[in-house]
Amino acid sequence: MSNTLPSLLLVGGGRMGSALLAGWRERGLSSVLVVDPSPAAAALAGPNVTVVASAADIPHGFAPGAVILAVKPQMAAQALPAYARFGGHAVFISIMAGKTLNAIAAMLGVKAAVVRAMPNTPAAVRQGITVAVAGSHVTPAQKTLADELLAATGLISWVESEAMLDPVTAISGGGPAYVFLLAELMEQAGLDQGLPPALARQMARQTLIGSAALLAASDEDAAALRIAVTSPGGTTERALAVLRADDAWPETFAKAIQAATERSRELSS
Ligand SMILES: NC(=O)C1=CN([C@@H]2O[C@H](COP(=O)(O)OP(=O)(O)OC[C@H]3O[C@@H](n4cnc5c(N)ncnc54)[C@H](OP(=O)(O)O)[C@@H]3O)[C@@H](O)[C@H]2O)C=CC1
Ligand SMILES: O=C(O)[C@@H]1CCC=N1
Repeated sequence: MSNTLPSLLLVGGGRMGSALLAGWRERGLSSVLVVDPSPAAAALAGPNVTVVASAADIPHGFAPGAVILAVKPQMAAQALPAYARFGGHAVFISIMAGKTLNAIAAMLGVKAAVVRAMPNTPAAVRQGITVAVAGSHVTPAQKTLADELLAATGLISWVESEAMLDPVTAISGGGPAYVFLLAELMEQAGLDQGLPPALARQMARQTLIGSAALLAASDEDAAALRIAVTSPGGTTERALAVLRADDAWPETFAKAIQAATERSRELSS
């Protein structure tokens, strides 16, 4: 990250806000002011990071180059208007699920420069992926700044169609939860088969970590890596016949993503 970045204002230092902050920190960020009323947020303070409890505590004259909106979508109407005053030169980067560019601009001023982005929690270790769309008032320089901030926590892809952000939210935004659920289910299955708890946990975790590392290091795609595990007539083939039955993972996963996509659309206004 360049060391000429303007100051940043992070509104909401919860799970995702703090993950972004950790990613920026690791990369070497410019100064960040965090607004968050939660007592837990005070722990985010450190070199170049100041935490205040409300917008009223922002020092007079503070002029952030970017305001990152990381509060719950349900808090937006209450929280956002206090930041409309920064709209003169700051780019607003919303990571709120569902909230559209128009809905955000309605809370900040119709001419506000708004980027809608969907990161995920691996941002905390700079392994995230963010998909973003820029609103019509975002200048090229503001888009470059947003790109630099979001790319500091992992991969970034920009899209032209805002409608894509709903399935993106369902797939990569929430995706880490599905992977962690798999770890939980593998651990439980190990316990059910009589394995000692510590071993069941270690196997589940390291299998996910090692598989992700193999996928990252390999030129082969996921299907080829799956086939490489699956000996004809062997044990994995039996398990996959259960998991890949039409009414099992393929149907269930498609339904789950559809449900999350619809929820993102419901949160739009
Ligand atoms: N978690 C995830 O994996 C992802 C989340 N997102 C999006 O990120 C946003 C934040 O989610 P997440 O981090 O999970 O939620 P959290 O509840 O962990 O974080 C939100 C934080 O905002 C604080 N807060 C509440 N009101 C205000 C306010 N008026 N001003 C400033 N801060 C306030 C909350 O404090 P308190 O707890 O005291 O209310 C909390 O610390 C959401 O919009 C979500 O859709 C996007 C991608 C992934
Ligand atoms: O569950 C949510 O609504 C947010 C958006 C993606 C991940 N967490």
